[in-house]
Amino acid sequence: MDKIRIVGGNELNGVIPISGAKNAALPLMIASLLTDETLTLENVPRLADVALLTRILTNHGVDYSLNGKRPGEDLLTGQTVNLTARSIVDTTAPYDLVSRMRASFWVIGPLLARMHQARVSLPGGCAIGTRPVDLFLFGLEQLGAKIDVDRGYVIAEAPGGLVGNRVVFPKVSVGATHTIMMAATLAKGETVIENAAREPEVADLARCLNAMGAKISGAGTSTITIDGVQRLRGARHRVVSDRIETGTYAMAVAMTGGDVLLEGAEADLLDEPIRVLRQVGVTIEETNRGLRVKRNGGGLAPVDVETQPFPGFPTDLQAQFMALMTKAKGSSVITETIFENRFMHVQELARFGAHIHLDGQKATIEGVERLTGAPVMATDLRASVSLVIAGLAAEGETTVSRVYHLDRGFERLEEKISRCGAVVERISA
Ligand SMILES: CC(=O)N[C@H]1[C@@H](OP(=O)(O)OP(=O)(O)OC[C@H]2O[C@@H](n3ccc(=O)[nH]c3=O)[C@H](O)[C@@H]2O)O[C@H](CO)[C@@H](O)[C@@H]1O
Ligand SMILES: C=C(OP(=O)(O)O)C(=O)O
Repeated sequence: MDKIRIVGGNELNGVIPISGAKNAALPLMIASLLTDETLTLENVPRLADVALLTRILTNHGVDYSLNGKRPGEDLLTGQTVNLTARSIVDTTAPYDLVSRMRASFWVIGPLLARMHQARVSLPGGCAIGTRPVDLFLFGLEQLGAKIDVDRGYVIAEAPGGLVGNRVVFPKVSVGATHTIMMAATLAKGETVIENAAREPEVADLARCLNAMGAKISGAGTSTITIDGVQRLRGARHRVVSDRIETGTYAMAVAMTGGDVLLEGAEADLLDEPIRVLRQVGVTIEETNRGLRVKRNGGGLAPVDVETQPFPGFPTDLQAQFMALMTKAKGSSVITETIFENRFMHVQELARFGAHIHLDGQKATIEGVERLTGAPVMATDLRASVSLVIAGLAAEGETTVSRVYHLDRGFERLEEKISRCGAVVERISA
């Protein structure tokens, strides 16, 4: 298993190109199941999750091709992917693939909408909580599906097709919103989703579905209305930039000091993290090329944060922010409200000399003067990058093992940060 070795202490200076968002690319790729024409997606990040989803979609009958790079195009920019589901050859999504990634469960929406049946393994994904699928099943049932769960598989049928309805989610779920929105595009009549997730990736999916001929309004707000259509067509769509990658590198610069342009980053996707980072003492400027993040000397102020669905502070930046707060001048409290088991980085951050006290869903961090490098182990995707951030600011050498977690969601991380002065290398096992 690969490791990442970091020698900490260098500032970050330069340009980091921001990739397309993993959490947008995955549902967008899944949307290709809704049409027999080609969906072309630009700016798709090269990630392990994207590769795994490609295998899952291929299994359903999707043809997949990559467009070549144009001359002069930066190696770090995303790929253009063509997905064509001329016919669906298999409506089963098997355990060995779906158990490795939560988002793959979302194929249930398009399969049911187009084929009126689906058999999908219960999902896996980052071990950050129990992550049930009750809201998905509730939403699909509201659209007229009959659902059974048998030996680890969800078996869903709607022999006469799905029928639009009002779906009032008792809790906000990104994945359930994506899934019901996709399913409703081909349902008969109107669907109204209430208490929908407002994440930018939901709005991005709706933009793409509308380009494919769907009739969706309100995506990005908590009420989404979908007028079902008979068929969807092919389209071309560019994946929105990754706000979590943006926030992660902003926190890395905050931690090490320096001056970095996050090229292609979109400020309006992360108002709350930017507000928090400014309170911490980081300078963030919007430019026509992206976000410029600077910290030249000066201490880090402690700031309390509570994770919330969008537009609140994202749970996917919680671990990275905790790494940053380990060096703040004073004490801060981070409350995790989305996932019940998303503090696995705490014991690893302690290996750097961080002082963190956990009490249920609250972590109190007493900032320390210095962190020292250590061997640490990644436990999940965002936890792993929090260890990289700590390693960049720690004195001496850090090795992060189990970096396959990192490869799920960060495109060419070592290249991006080493171009800005970090001493970092991948050690292949
Ligand atoms: C691929 C992707 O986009 N992943 C993101 C997505 O995950 P994901 O879509 O899995 O997260 P959800 O928004 O569904 O989860 C939010 C909360 O709802 C709960 N829940 C969800 C579904 C359900 O049927 N029942 C239920 O109780 C979950 O356990 C969790 O406590 O949104 C999360 C919250 O912003 C992010 O951390 C993930 O990075
Ligand atoms: C939790 C995440 O991913 P997933 O939902 O695929 O497990 C994440 O992107 O931080």
